Amino acid sequence: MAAQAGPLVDLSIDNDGIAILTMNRPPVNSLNLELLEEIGKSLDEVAKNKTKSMILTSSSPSVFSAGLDIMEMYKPDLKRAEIFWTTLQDVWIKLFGSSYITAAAINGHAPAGGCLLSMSCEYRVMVEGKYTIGLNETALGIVAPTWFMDTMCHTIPIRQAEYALTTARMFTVDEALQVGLIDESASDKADAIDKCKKFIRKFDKIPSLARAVTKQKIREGPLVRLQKNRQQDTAEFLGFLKNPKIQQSLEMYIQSLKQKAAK
Ligand SMILES: CCCC/C=C\CC(=O)SCCNC(=O)CCNC(=O)[C@H](O)C(C)(C)COP(=O)(O)OP(=O)(O)OC[C@H]1O[C@@H](n2cnc3c(N)ncnc32)[C@H](O)[C@@H]1OP(=O)(O)O
Repeated sequence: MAAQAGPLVDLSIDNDGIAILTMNRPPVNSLNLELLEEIGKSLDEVAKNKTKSMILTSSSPSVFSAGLDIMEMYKPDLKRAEIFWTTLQDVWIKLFGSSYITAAAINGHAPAGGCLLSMSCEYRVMVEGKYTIGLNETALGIVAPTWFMDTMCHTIPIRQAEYALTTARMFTVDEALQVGLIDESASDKADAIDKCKKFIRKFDKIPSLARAVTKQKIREGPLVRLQKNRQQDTAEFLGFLKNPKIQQSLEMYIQSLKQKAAK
Protein backbone atom coordinates (compact mmCIF):
# COMPACT_ATOMS: atom_id res chain seq x y z
CA MET A 1 0.00 0.00 0.00
CA ALA A 2 1.19 3.56 -0.76
CA ALA A 3 2.98 5.49 2.01
CA GLN A 4 0.97 8.14 3.82
CA ALA A 5 1.59 11.78 2.95
CA GLY A 6 -0.18 14.44 5.04
CA PRO A 7 -2.46 14.11 8.03
CA LEU A 8 -4.59 10.98 8.43
CA VAL A 9 -7.72 12.99 9.18
CA ASP A 10 -8.87 16.50 8.51
CA LEU A 11 -11.20 18.17 10.99
CA SER A 12 -12.76 21.43 9.92
CA ILE A 13 -15.69 23.48 11.17
CA ASP A 14 -17.87 25.03 8.47
CA ASN A 15 -19.77 28.35 8.60
CA ASP A 16 -22.82 26.66 10.13
CA GLY A 17 -20.69 25.34 13.02
CA ILE A 18 -20.82 21.78 11.69
CA ALA A 19 -17.63 19.70 12.10
CA ILE A 20 -16.51 17.83 8.99
CA LEU A 21 -14.24 14.87 9.82
CA THR A 22 -12.53 13.60 6.68
CA MET A 23 -10.59 10.32 6.75
CA ASN A 24 -7.45 10.59 4.65
CA ARG A 25 -5.43 7.40 4.48
CA PRO A 26 -4.92 6.57 0.79
CA PRO A 27 -5.60 4.48 -1.05
CA VAL A 28 -8.66 3.04 0.73
CA ASN A 29 -8.82 4.48 4.27
CA SER A 30 -8.18 1.07 5.78
CA LEU A 31 -8.39 1.54 9.54
CA ASN A 32 -4.97 0.91 11.06
CA LEU A 33 -3.99 1.85 14.61
CA GLU A 34 -2.73 5.30 13.66
CA LEU A 35 -5.85 6.25 11.67
CA LEU A 36 -8.11 5.04 14.50
CA GLU A 37 -6.10 7.07 17.02
CA GLU A 38 -6.52 10.19 14.89
CA ILE A 39 -10.26 9.59 14.44
CA GLY A 40 -10.55 9.14 18.22
CA LYS A 41 -8.69 12.43 18.87
CA SER A 42 -10.94 14.26 16.40
CA LEU A 43 -14.07 12.89 18.07
CA ASP A 44 -12.71 14.13 21.43
CA GLU A 45 -12.08 17.52 19.84
CA VAL A 46 -15.66 17.72 18.51
CA ALA A 47 -17.04 16.76 21.95
CA LYS A 48 -14.73 19.21 23.78
CA ASN A 49 -15.62 22.15 21.54
CA LYS A 50 -19.30 21.44 22.07
CA THR A 51 -19.82 21.46 18.31
CA LYS A 52 -23.49 20.67 17.73
CA SER A 53 -22.92 18.16 14.93
CA MET A 54 -20.41 16.24 12.85
CA ILE A 55 -20.32 14.79 9.35
CA LEU A 56 -17.98 11.86 8.72
CA THR A 57 -16.62 11.44 5.21
CA SER A 58 -13.51 10.49 3.21
CA SER A 59 -11.00 12.24 0.97
CA SER A 60 -10.97 9.29 -1.46
CA PRO A 61 -12.91 9.65 -4.72
CA SER A 62 -14.29 6.10 -4.48
CA VAL A 63 -13.85 4.60 -1.01
CA PHE A 64 -15.40 5.76 2.27
CA SER A 65 -13.36 3.19 4.21
CA ALA A 66 -12.21 -0.35 3.33
CA GLY A 67 -12.73 -1.34 6.96
CA LEU A 68 -10.09 -2.61 9.33
CA ASP A 69 -6.59 -2.75 7.92
CA ILE A 70 -6.18 -6.46 7.39
CA MET A 71 -2.45 -6.13 7.95
CA GLU A 72 -3.21 -5.28 11.60
CA MET A 73 -4.70 -8.76 11.92
CA TYR A 74 -2.41 -10.85 9.73
CA LYS A 75 0.47 -12.39 11.72
CA PRO A 76 0.36 -9.44 14.11
CA ASP A 77 2.49 -8.31 17.00
CA LEU A 78 0.01 -9.22 19.75
CA LYS A 79 0.75 -6.20 21.94
CA ARG A 80 0.03 -3.85 19.03
CA ALA A 81 -3.05 -5.90 18.10
CA GLU A 82 -4.41 -5.42 21.62
CA ILE A 83 -3.89 -1.64 21.43
CA PHE A 84 -5.41 -1.64 17.93
CA TRP A 85 -8.54 -3.40 19.17
CA THR A 86 -9.04 -1.28 22.29
CA THR A 87 -8.58 1.84 20.15
CA LEU A 88 -11.29 0.59 17.78
CA GLN A 89 -13.57 -0.05 20.77
CA ASP A 90 -12.87 3.51 22.01
CA VAL A 91 -13.68 5.02 18.61
CA TRP A 92 -16.97 3.13 18.44
CA ILE A 93 -17.95 4.10 22.01
CA LYS A 94 -17.15 7.76 21.27
CA LEU A 95 -19.01 7.81 17.95
CA PHE A 96 -22.01 5.58 18.70
CA GLY A 97 -22.40 7.14 22.15
CA SER A 98 -21.77 10.76 21.14
CA SER A 99 -24.15 13.44 22.38
CA TYR A 100 -23.71 15.64 19.28
CA ILE A 101 -25.58 14.95 16.03
CA THR A 102 -23.72 12.64 13.62
CA ALA A 103 -24.18 11.91 9.92
CA ALA A 104 -22.07 10.02 7.38
CA ALA A 105 -21.55 11.24 3.81
CA ILE A 106 -20.56 7.86 2.34
CA ASN A 107 -18.71 8.80 -0.83
CA GLY A 108 -17.72 5.31 -1.94
CA HIS A 109 -17.34 1.70 -0.83
CA ALA A 110 -17.99 1.00 2.85
CA PRO A 111 -17.28 -2.64 3.68
CA ALA A 112 -16.97 -4.05 7.22
CA GLY A 113 -15.38 -1.49 9.58
CA GLY A 114 -16.30 1.24 7.05
CA CYS A 115 -19.93 0.18 7.29
CA LEU A 116 -19.60 0.07 11.11
CA LEU A 117 -18.40 3.68 11.28
CA SER A 118 -21.25 4.89 9.09
CA MET A 119 -23.87 2.86 11.01
CA SER A 120 -22.58 4.40 14.24
CA CYS A 121 -23.76 7.77 12.93
CA GLU A 122 -27.42 8.78 13.14
CA TYR A 123 -27.94 9.35 9.41
CA ARG A 124 -26.33 8.01 6.25
CA VAL A 125 -26.27 9.49 2.76
CA MET A 126 -24.44 7.42 0.11
CA VAL A 127 -23.22 8.60 -3.27
CA GLU A 128 -24.80 6.76 -6.21
CA GLY A 129 -22.49 4.52 -8.23
CA LYS A 130 -21.16 1.00 -8.24
CA TYR A 131 -20.37 1.20 -4.53
CA THR A 132 -21.31 -1.31 -1.89
CA ILE A 133 -21.82 -1.28 1.86
CA GLY A 134 -22.20 -4.06 4.41
CA LEU A 135 -20.60 -6.28 7.02
CA ASN A 136 -18.74 -8.95 5.05
CA GLU A 137 -16.74 -10.53 7.89
CA THR A 138 -18.00 -14.10 7.38
CA ALA A 139 -16.61 -14.01 3.82
CA LEU A 140 -13.16 -13.52 5.37
CA GLY A 141 -13.75 -16.48 7.69
CA ILE A 142 -14.09 -14.20 10.71
CA VAL A 143 -16.98 -13.42 13.02
CA ALA A 144 -18.07 -9.83 13.51
CA PRO A 145 -17.99 -8.93 17.22
CA THR A 146 -21.32 -8.59 19.01
CA TRP A 147 -21.13 -4.79 19.01
CA PHE A 148 -20.73 -4.75 15.19
CA MET A 149 -23.86 -6.92 15.03
CA ASP A 150 -25.67 -4.76 17.60
CA THR A 151 -24.90 -1.67 15.52
CA MET A 152 -26.40 -3.30 12.43
CA CYS A 153 -29.47 -4.48 14.38
CA HIS A 154 -29.84 -0.88 15.54
CA THR A 155 -29.91 0.24 11.90
CA ILE A 156 -31.92 -2.37 9.95
CA PRO A 157 -34.52 -4.94 11.01
CA ILE A 158 -32.98 -7.86 12.93
CA ARG A 159 -34.15 -10.46 10.37
CA GLN A 160 -32.41 -8.51 7.59
CA ALA A 161 -29.34 -8.06 9.78
CA GLU A 162 -29.07 -11.78 10.51
CA TYR A 163 -29.39 -12.62 6.83
CA ALA A 164 -26.89 -9.93 5.81
CA LEU A 165 -24.34 -10.90 8.48
CA THR A 166 -24.45 -14.64 7.86
CA THR A 167 -24.27 -14.25 4.07
CA ALA A 168 -21.65 -11.44 4.19
CA ARG A 169 -24.05 -9.43 2.07
CA MET A 170 -22.70 -6.31 0.41
CA PHE A 171 -25.59 -4.01 -0.52
CA THR A 172 -25.67 -1.81 -3.59
CA VAL A 173 -26.77 1.78 -2.98
CA ASP A 174 -30.35 0.96 -4.10
CA GLU A 175 -30.49 -2.17 -1.95
CA ALA A 176 -29.09 -0.29 1.05
CA LEU A 177 -31.75 2.36 0.59
CA GLN A 178 -34.49 -0.25 0.36
CA VAL A 179 -33.50 -2.03 3.57
CA GLY A 180 -32.81 1.23 5.47
CA LEU A 181 -29.06 0.71 5.78
CA ILE A 182 -28.71 4.19 4.29
CA ASP A 183 -31.28 6.97 4.55
CA GLU A 184 -30.73 8.76 1.23
CA SER A 185 -28.65 8.54 -1.92
CA ALA A 186 -26.81 11.50 -3.44
CA SER A 187 -25.42 12.46 -6.83
CA ASP A 188 -21.93 13.28 -5.50
CA LYS A 189 -20.03 14.04 -2.29
CA ALA A 190 -21.15 17.69 -2.17
CA ASP A 191 -24.78 16.59 -2.51
CA ALA A 192 -24.24 13.96 0.20
CA ILE A 193 -22.84 16.60 2.56
CA ASP A 194 -25.74 18.97 1.75
CA LYS A 195 -28.23 16.20 2.54
CA CYS A 196 -26.45 15.44 5.83
CA LYS A 197 -26.67 19.15 6.69
CA LYS A 198 -30.37 19.15 5.91
CA PHE A 199 -30.79 16.26 8.36
CA ILE A 200 -28.78 18.18 10.98
CA ARG A 201 -30.95 21.29 10.50
CA LYS A 202 -34.03 19.24 11.43
CA PHE A 203 -32.87 19.57 15.04
CA ASP A 204 -32.72 23.38 15.00
CA LYS A 205 -35.96 23.63 16.95
CA ILE A 206 -35.46 20.59 19.19
CA PRO A 207 -33.95 21.32 22.62
CA SER A 208 -30.45 19.87 22.38
CA LEU A 209 -30.28 18.27 25.84
CA ALA A 210 -33.55 16.39 25.29
CA ARG A 211 -32.27 15.21 21.89
CA ALA A 212 -28.89 14.10 23.23
CA VAL A 213 -30.28 12.23 26.26
CA THR A 214 -32.88 10.50 24.06
CA LYS A 215 -30.16 9.38 21.63
CA GLN A 216 -27.95 8.11 24.42
CA LYS A 217 -30.77 6.24 26.14
CA ILE A 218 -31.88 4.52 22.95
CA ARG A 219 -28.24 3.50 22.30
CA GLU A 220 -27.55 2.48 25.89
CA GLY A 221 -28.02 -1.30 25.44
CA PRO A 222 -25.19 -1.95 22.92
CA LEU A 223 -22.90 0.55 24.69
CA VAL A 224 -23.30 -0.99 28.14
CA ARG A 225 -22.91 -4.47 26.67
CA LEU A 226 -19.48 -3.62 25.25
CA GLN A 227 -18.42 -1.56 28.26
CA LYS A 228 -19.16 -4.52 30.56
CA ASN A 229 -17.40 -7.01 28.29
CA ARG A 230 -14.47 -5.03 26.92
CA GLN A 231 -11.77 -7.30 28.27
CA GLN A 232 -13.52 -10.46 27.10
CA ASP A 233 -14.13 -8.89 23.69
CA THR A 234 -10.43 -8.05 23.39
CA ALA A 235 -9.43 -11.54 24.55
CA GLU A 236 -11.75 -13.04 21.89
CA PHE A 237 -10.18 -10.85 19.20
CA LEU A 238 -6.66 -11.90 20.22
CA GLY A 239 -7.83 -15.52 20.35
CA PHE A 240 -9.10 -15.21 16.76
CA LEU A 241 -5.75 -13.86 15.66
CA LYS A 242 -3.93 -16.79 17.24
CA ASN A 243 -6.08 -19.31 15.37
CA PRO A 244 -4.10 -20.79 12.41
CA LYS A 245 -7.32 -21.28 10.39
CA ILE A 246 -8.18 -17.58 10.73
CA GLN A 247 -4.63 -16.65 9.71
CA GLN A 248 -4.95 -18.93 6.69
CA SER A 249 -8.27 -17.29 5.68
CA LEU A 250 -6.73 -13.84 6.07
CA GLU A 251 -3.72 -14.85 3.96
CA MET A 252 -5.97 -16.08 1.16
CA TYR A 253 -8.07 -12.92 1.36
CA ILE A 254 -4.98 -10.68 1.17
CA GLN A 255 -3.77 -12.65 -1.88
CA SER A 256 -7.14 -12.20 -3.59
CA LEU A 257 -7.10 -8.45 -2.90
CA LYS A 258 -3.56 -8.14 -4.26
CA GLN A 259 -4.45 -10.14 -7.39
CA LYS A 260 -7.50 -7.97 -7.96
CA ALA A 261 -5.47 -4.75 -7.46
CA ALA A 262 -2.77 -5.97 -9.90
CA LYS A 263 -5.30 -6.55 -12.74
C1 LIG B 1 -12.25 -10.94 14.67
C2 LIG B 1 -12.16 -9.73 13.87
C3 LIG B 1 -13.41 -9.01 13.75
C4 LIG B 1 -13.37 -7.77 12.95
C5 LIG B 1 -13.21 -8.02 11.65
C6 LIG B 1 -13.21 -7.32 10.56
C7 LIG B 1 -13.68 -6.09 10.24
C8 LIG B 1 -13.03 -5.56 8.99
O1 LIG B 1 -13.19 -4.41 8.76
S1 LIG B 1 -12.05 -6.58 8.02
C9 LIG B 1 -11.73 -5.67 6.54
C10 LIG B 1 -12.75 -6.00 5.55
N1 LIG B 1 -12.59 -5.20 4.39
C11 LIG B 1 -12.75 -5.68 3.17
O2 LIG B 1 -13.04 -6.83 2.98
C12 LIG B 1 -12.54 -4.73 2.04
C13 LIG B 1 -11.43 -5.17 1.16
N2 LIG B 1 -11.19 -4.18 0.12
C14 LIG B 1 -11.95 -4.06 -0.98
O3 LIG B 1 -12.94 -4.73 -1.16
C15 LIG B 1 -11.51 -3.04 -1.98
O4 LIG B 1 -10.20 -2.66 -1.70
C16 LIG B 1 -12.40 -1.76 -2.00
C17 LIG B 1 -13.77 -2.10 -2.60
C18 LIG B 1 -12.58 -1.18 -0.62
C19 LIG B 1 -11.73 -0.69 -2.89
O5 LIG B 1 -11.43 -1.21 -4.15
P1 LIG B 1 -10.37 -0.48 -5.10
O6 LIG B 1 -10.58 0.97 -5.07
O7 LIG B 1 -10.42 -1.19 -6.40
O8 LIG B 1 -8.96 -0.72 -4.37
P2 LIG B 1 -8.08 -2.05 -4.37
O9 LIG B 1 -8.92 -3.24 -4.06
O10 LIG B 1 -7.28 -2.08 -5.62
O11 LIG B 1 -7.14 -1.83 -3.10
C20 LIG B 1 -6.05 -0.90 -3.15
C21 LIG B 1 -5.00 -1.35 -2.15
O12 LIG B 1 -5.57 -1.37 -0.84
C22 LIG B 1 -5.41 -2.67 -0.26
N3 LIG B 1 -6.57 -2.92 0.63
C23 LIG B 1 -7.86 -2.90 0.33
N4 LIG B 1 -8.62 -3.11 1.42
C24 LIG B 1 -7.76 -3.29 2.45
C25 LIG B 1 -7.94 -3.55 3.84
N5 LIG B 1 -9.15 -3.66 4.41
N6 LIG B 1 -6.85 -3.67 4.60
C26 LIG B 1 -5.61 -3.55 4.06
N7 LIG B 1 -5.38 -3.30 2.75
C27 LIG B 1 -6.44 -3.16 1.96
C28 LIG B 1 -5.38 -3.61 -1.45
O13 LIG B 1 -4.80 -4.83 -1.10
C29 LIG B 1 -4.53 -2.80 -2.42
O14 LIG B 1 -3.20 -2.88 -1.95
P3 LIG B 1 -1.97 -2.92 -2.98
O15 LIG B 1 -2.15 -4.17 -3.81
O16 LIG B 1 -0.77 -2.98 -2.10
O17 LIG B 1 -2.08 -1.65 -3.77
